[in-house]
Amino acid sequence: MRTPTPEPAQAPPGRPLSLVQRMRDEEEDEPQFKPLSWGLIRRLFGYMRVHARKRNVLIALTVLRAAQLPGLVWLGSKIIAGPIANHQLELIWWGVGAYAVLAVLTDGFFHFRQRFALELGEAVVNRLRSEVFAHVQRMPMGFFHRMKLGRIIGRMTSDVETIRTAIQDVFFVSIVQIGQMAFAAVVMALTDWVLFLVVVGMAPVLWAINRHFRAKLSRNSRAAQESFTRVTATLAESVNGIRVTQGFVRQETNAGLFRGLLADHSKYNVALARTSAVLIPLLELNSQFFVSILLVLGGWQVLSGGTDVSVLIEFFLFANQFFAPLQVLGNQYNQALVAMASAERVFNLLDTKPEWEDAPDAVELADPRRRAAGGKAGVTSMSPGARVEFRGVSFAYDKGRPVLHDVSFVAEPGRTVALVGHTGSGKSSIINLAAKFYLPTEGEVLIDGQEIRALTSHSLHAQMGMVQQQNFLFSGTVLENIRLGRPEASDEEVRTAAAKLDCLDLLEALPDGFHTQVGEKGGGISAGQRQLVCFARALLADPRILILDEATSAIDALTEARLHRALAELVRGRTSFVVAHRLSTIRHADLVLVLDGGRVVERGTHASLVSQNGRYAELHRQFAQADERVR
Ligand SMILES: Nc1ncnc2c1ncn2[C@@H]1O[C@H](COP(=O)(O)OP(=O)(O)OP(=O)(O)O)[C@@H](O)[C@H]1O
Repeated sequence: MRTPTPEPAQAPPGRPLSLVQRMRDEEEDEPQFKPLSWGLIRRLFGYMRVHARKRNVLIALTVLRAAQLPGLVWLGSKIIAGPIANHQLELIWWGVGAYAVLAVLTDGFFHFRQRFALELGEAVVNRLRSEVFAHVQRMPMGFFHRMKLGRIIGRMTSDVETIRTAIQDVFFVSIVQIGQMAFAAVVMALTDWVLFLVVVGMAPVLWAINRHFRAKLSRNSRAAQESFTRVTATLAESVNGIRVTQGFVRQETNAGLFRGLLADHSKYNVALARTSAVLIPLLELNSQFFVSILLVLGGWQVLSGGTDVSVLIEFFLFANQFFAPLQVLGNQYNQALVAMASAERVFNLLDTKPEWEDAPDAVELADPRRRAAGGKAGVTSMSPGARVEFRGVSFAYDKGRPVLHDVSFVAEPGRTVALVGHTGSGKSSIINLAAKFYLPTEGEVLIDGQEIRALTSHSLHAQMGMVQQQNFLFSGTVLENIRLGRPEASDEEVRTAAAKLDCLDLLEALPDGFHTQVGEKGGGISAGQRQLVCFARALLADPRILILDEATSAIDALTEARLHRALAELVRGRTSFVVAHRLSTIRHADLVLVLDGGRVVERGTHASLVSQNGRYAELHRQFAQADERVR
């Protein structure tokens, strides 16, 4: 039977597959199986150490169960061979009574084994996920540039789930099964060693068939899982991009792509079902074939008087106990190999060292306001901005491809620096360096005279506020989103911040006022309102350095005027970097840096730059035209 191999996804003309194709590309170079590795197993077991008591009880229960199951069979066979074969009614009752007690105990232990294994697996998975999340959150921006989102999600979801299965099932189930097989083997060898050798001879054949098909099933199952991830990812992408889809009348094209992905998914599911449909009957046929051989051999021994029928029955029962675990163990072994590959990936992610970290002797960036307030937690109302200096800074995201060249400037405390330039000129890169999201390749960035490398990122970010162009809002209320700037702020302080920005009335006028829910990307409120929420968030945080990527989207003149007033209030007293898209902002900046190809080509105030009639004057004309169009 042919197993469909993943084919390259085809994007319909005019529509890049983007996320879907990227996910597929990423999936393909990851190995699905890895040999058992003692190091990985030990590390996984290390995660159970905090639950050592539960783990030990679980191991004890597992060993007990490994003895109980064959014990039940042994007792059953003894009842048949003894009291039943000899017509001893009273002994039959006693035997059955003992059997019932053992059965209840077996299943009682089974309940706890099952429960503890699930709880232990959950605890390990929970810890692994939090560790991965915390680790990823600590990584510098360069990491996210290299590590694709799909991979991080894959580690957290399918890889961790595979590890869960391994912890909950593979180890404990295998102990029970191996115990069952060993017990059965000993009893069979003692009962009839000739028949036992026949059974042992059959085992490798069953094992080989099982392994072959299980590996195939596993590959199909992974392909089905991945194709389903592509289906859900495409669905998410389509819903997110619905405006673009409808705006460009791409509904039919996208529906065609989606049908293709569904067909792909179905194909793997069918392959999975077909492999299963071959394996199960094949295993059954094999068992029946072996039973036939045993019947012939055993029957001949009984007829020739070499053995008793009750012994033959006992042997058959144990042969079954010996064969049944083979299938289960084959499956568990397969899962163990898949889990090894997953564990290796998850641990590789956890072991990824950031390409840079704060120096061990990095110091906190001092906040003069705290000094003025006598070191108390609360800050005074004064907001002296920080002094930010770039000295001969060059920078490359990727080695050998510099995007900033020898950038030098000083942003004096409380001043506003506007960064202007065409797209790709390096505005955001300057901001990324000022925020210590990246480190310069050459030169120095100084905050209050201290090299940024010598400062802790945490203390720097605590004194820095950011308003992004996308105005990202988390799911929750407007109030919660504003409070993100200072979680301990009271409702009144949030309202005061909004009032200071002169937007209290606008936010109160929302359907539920400050308690209006804003969904993913702040859906449900307008672009202007979103920006005001972000301004209020930044104001509440009361940063000394403010970074603002001005929204490019067109906003009506009235909102524009209010935003402008709010912005003027927000930047007051703070050292501000504004990626400026509006003339009104640039006009009020103390220093305008004109960027081109990663270099500062002109600098000065708006007025002085206009009079130079150079690059800025040209940009200014474009800005003025854009502003005109908005009005
Ligand atoms: N994460 C990244 N990895 C690699 N190159 C990047 C990355 N981010 C930006 N660049 C490149 O760096 C250069 C400067 O980009 P930057 O984002 O600083 O420009 P910008 O002036 O802010 O542009 P825009 O106005 O479009 O936001 C561009 O050539 C861009 O392609």
